[in-house]
Amino acid sequence: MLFEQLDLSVAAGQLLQIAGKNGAGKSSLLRILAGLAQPEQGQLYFGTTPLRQVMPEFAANLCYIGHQSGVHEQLTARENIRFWHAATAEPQAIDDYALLGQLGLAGLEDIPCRMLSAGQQRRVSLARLWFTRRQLWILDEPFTALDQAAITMLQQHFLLHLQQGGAIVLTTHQRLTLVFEQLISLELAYRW
Ligand SMILES: Nc1ncnc2c1ncn2[C@@H]1O[C@H](COP(=O)(O)OP(=O)(O)OP(=O)(O)O)[C@@H](O)[C@H]1O
Repeated sequence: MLFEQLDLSVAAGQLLQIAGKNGAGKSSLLRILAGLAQPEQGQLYFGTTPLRQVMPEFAANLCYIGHQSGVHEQLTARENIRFWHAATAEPQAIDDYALLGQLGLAGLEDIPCRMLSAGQQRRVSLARLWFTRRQLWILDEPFTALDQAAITMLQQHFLLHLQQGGAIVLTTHQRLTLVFEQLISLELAYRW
């Protein structure tokens, strides 16, 4: 048993931060919240409807980034971004060079991602947060491998998303350094 009797909700404008030791069950809980795994017991709702009844609508509103970056290493940063953009049918056109420049990847747009550092690959992975219109972001350790400047930039982007009516669920081993007014903190106990 990783956790039991969890009763929580995340509304527009709120950030839910899940903390806990290695193995406490953070990623498992995120996968359940994203609809990728089933809890042994309990029910998830999207709005007032059980999640399993509205899975397509939920999936269309969800941007899930797991703790592996999801970057295809043989593709370039631009190719990865274009793939996600097409695969998620984002309505908004993107200027991929401008976006990658904003993320500190100018000059690295057209080389295979296997030649990028871990932090640079993480920046490529997170680039989709800059063009997605999806409201609910579920992010497993998004700060991993990022330097302090990138961590701050990402948190600023979180604030913008929350101000625009988005919601975020994330795990992190780090303290958030910016002020999130609608922050919900959940600490999972390690049970072994
Ligand atoms: N697919 C799986 N099958 C069986 N057990 C699993 C599976 N995935 C995770 N576990 C177990 O569930 C527990 C919680 O794992 P989980 O990845 O959710 O932890 P976590 O809190 O995210 O850890 P970390 O901080 O190290 O990322 C661990 O003991 C792990 O061995």
